[in-house]
Amino acid sequence: MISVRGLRKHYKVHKRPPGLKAALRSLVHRSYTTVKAVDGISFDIRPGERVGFLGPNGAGKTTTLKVLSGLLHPSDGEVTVDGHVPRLREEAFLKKIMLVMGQKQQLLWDLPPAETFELNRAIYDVPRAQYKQTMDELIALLEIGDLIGKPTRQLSLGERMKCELAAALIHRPRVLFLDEPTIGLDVSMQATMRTFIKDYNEKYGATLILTSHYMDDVAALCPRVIVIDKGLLSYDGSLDALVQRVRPEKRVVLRLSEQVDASRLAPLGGRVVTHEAGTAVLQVRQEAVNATISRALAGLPVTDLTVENAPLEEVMSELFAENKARREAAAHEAPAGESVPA
Ligand SMILES: Nc1ncnc2c1ncn2[C@@H]1O[C@H](COP(=O)(O)OP(=O)(O)OP(=O)(O)O)[C@@H](O)[C@H]1O
Repeated sequence: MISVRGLRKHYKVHKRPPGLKAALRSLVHRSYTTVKAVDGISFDIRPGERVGFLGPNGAGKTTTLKVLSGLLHPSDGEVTVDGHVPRLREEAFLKKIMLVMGQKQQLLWDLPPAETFELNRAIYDVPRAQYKQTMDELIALLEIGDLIGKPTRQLSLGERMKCELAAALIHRPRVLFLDEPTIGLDVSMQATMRTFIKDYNEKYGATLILTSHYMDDVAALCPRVIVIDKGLLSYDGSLDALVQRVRPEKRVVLRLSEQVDASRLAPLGGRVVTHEAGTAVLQVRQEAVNATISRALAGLPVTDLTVENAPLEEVMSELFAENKARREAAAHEAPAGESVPA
């Protein structure tokens, strides 16, 4: 469905020197620098897949999504989406895809969302009967019946995002690029959006690429993740396998009927991550989990016990730290004058 080969997107940016004199001089002699936002990434995505596109700030995620949706021309490489070359922006392509950006809105500010929906129906040439069926479905699922007649500017962020998503789906796109769709939403609204996105994917078999800094979104929606860092691919595979690779240790969470002295946790094995208010969290090697549990049950007033993976936030920041250390080591080893990958 989506094929990306050797994608590069480099931006040429004007270098603005500090100081008034230098700034004035630069008006005549402009110097430029190249930002390698995306620097040669390749991946394939099958129809109906839900893929998390992850990376630290400035990794190149939004740039890639903009190239995939045809808003930006690549500097190099080949990209196809359902057989279309995105940069050509063919009508058939535009009818198949949608880019939803949590930070930008397509709803018209002074008009009610209902009017934007109607406008999108006309733009995408959606047959009336299909439009009515889709609208009825979206209104019921997103519970926006009371909202769509109010001017958009009067809606809360969460209400607006639900309407944004509805506006994006009127033409039932088969490929959805979601760039931080839950940003700024409270936890219950985030959960509503996640459930809705997953239902849409399952019902219509839509292919979905999602970027988010909220790891709950990723855990709930994306069996597969692609991680990019400084414009380079750092991981492509299952989320579970990534967690296993970066943080194979487990978390044993013990709830205790009374607070116990820290010295009683030491013999359980592993590392104490937190110990407060009757709850102790231990980080334990996978093969030692059973022994730790047996010792805890035998020696402590345990009322409840769970075994969990490390939080995804920790897994990701560890992966980014590994990447950074590798880049720094490579820069250190490279002889002077030799360029090092970003
Ligand atoms: N129009 C532009 N001109 C110059 N540089 C740009 C432009 N757009 C993005 N960049 C740079 O390209 C790099 C990648 O940006 P991009 O927005 O793709 O990152 P991102 O992974 O989406 O980050 P975030 O998680 O912060 O949204 C950054 O260094 C950014 O400053």
